Parts: sequence; C-alpha cells; structure tokens
Amino acid sequence: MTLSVHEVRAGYVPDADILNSLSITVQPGEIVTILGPNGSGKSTLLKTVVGQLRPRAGRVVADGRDLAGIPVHRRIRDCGVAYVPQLDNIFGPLTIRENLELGGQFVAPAARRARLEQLLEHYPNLGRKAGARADSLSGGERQMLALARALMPGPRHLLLDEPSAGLSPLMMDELFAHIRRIRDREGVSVLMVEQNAAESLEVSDRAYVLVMGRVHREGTAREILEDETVGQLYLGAGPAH
Ligand SMILES: Nc1ncnc2c1ncn2[C@@H]1O[C@H](COP(=O)(O)OP(=O)(O)OP(=O)(O)O)[C@@H](O)[C@H]1O
Repeated sequence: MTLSVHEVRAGYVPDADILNSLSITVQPGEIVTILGPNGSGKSTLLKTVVGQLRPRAGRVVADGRDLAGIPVHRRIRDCGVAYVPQLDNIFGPLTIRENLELGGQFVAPAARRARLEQLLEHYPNLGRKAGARADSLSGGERQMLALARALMPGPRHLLLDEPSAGLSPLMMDELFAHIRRIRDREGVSVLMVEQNAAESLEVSDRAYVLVMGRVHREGTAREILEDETVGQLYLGAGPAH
C-alpha cells in the first residue's frame, strides 16, 4: 500500500523539466506534506501521480503497480488513487448528493448507494443539506464535500492540492484535524501540497521541501518544523538568536 515516485522528470513543454529526477515515498497510512516556494513543482508532482501529466522519465508506483500508461479515470477506479485539485473540485449547480454520486461513478450501484449514505452520516453538515446545490455551501463545507466526493470509491491514496486555501484560521484547523480523522477512519495515505506549512506539519508524519523541482529537504514533520533554513524560508520564522 505504498505510493512512490522514482526519479521522475516531467514538464509541460519539450526540454523544460519542472520535476527533475524527483523521488518521494508515501508509506501506508502516512500523511505527507509537500512544501516549497511558488513554482517549485508541487502541483505538477500531484498531476504526475494522478496521471494528468506523463513523466518523461522515471516511474510512479502504487501498491507495487507501475502506473505508466494508465489514464486518470482508471487510476481512480482501479488503482486506489484519489485527487482533490485546488480549484473546480465540486460541481456548483449540482446538489450535494449528485456531487457524491459523481464521485462514485465507477462504483457498482448498490455499493455506491451504501457508501453515499455512510459518507452523509460521516458529514452531518452535508447530510442535512444533501438536496441543496453545492454552490450554496460555505468555503469550508465545499472543501468537505470535495473530500467526501474523493472518498466515494474507497481510495487507498488521497492527493490533496492546497486543501486549506482560502479558509479562515478556525476552518483551517478543523480541516487539518479532519484530514487526520479521514486517515484514521479510512486507512488511506495522504499526500498533500500546502502553503500553510506550520499547520499542515502539525498533522503530518513526514514532509518534503521542493525547490526547482528537486527534493531540497525531507524528514519527519517535526524535523522539518524545526529545521532553521526551512523555518526562515517557508514558515515565516525569524533568525534564531
Ligand atoms: N499547464 C501548464 N503549462 C505550462 N507550464 C505550467 C503549467 N502548469 C504549471 N506550469 C509551470 O510549472 C512550474 C511549476 O508549477 P506548479 O504549479 O507545479 O508549482 P507549485 O509549486 O505548485 O506552485 P504554487 O505554490 O505557486 O502553486 C511553474 O513555473 C508553472 O508556471
């Protein structure tokens, strides 16, 4: 149940690599945060894992299976990979229930119905409004819907692109606590890109810091939190006295 990226090179135009021989590993049940400056390739890494971008070299492997050539929908359906992009992660004009049904489109109908009811119980705020349009939800509730939708097929690996973007500090804390609950309840591993470094590291097991498409630092969440250079560059910490 390990997700790994081995020496991947990837980019959007020929001869311009955004990811440069990048390797990361997410062990079963781990929460791993990817930090790094703007443009360092964090979102590109998630797109490569989910199959939106084809690596020029290297491998993406989920649970021992090389994902090369497997399109996005089959990675979700057959390979246990789920992805919540930063933008456009819900369908506003559709109801909450319809959004969840779409998330379960690859699941057999009986199992889909059961899963949908289970998730509406796990998310009582969504359950109470199951027939309402998704665009009537608050920012935090929308993010919860996006997570619930990604969970519909019962993934083993959850990829999250800046899940706390745009949330108030209170909602952010709730969201990160919730991500940990998802990990505990569903047994998924979580690979998330975040700008809110200190808060995301609080709930993470390990972290990588990317700079220009390479791994600049890696370690336990505590090591990264306490790393002076990382603190000054990415966590807004002042110089140590
Ligand atoms: N669709 C695209 N076509 C061409 N270049 C792109 C595309 N998407 C991203 N890039 C470029 O790839 C580089 C890395 O972008 P990416 O979105 O992976 O960075 P990031 O680390 O997630 O940044 P941020 O923290 O700002 O979201 C940037 O220089 C960006 O301009």
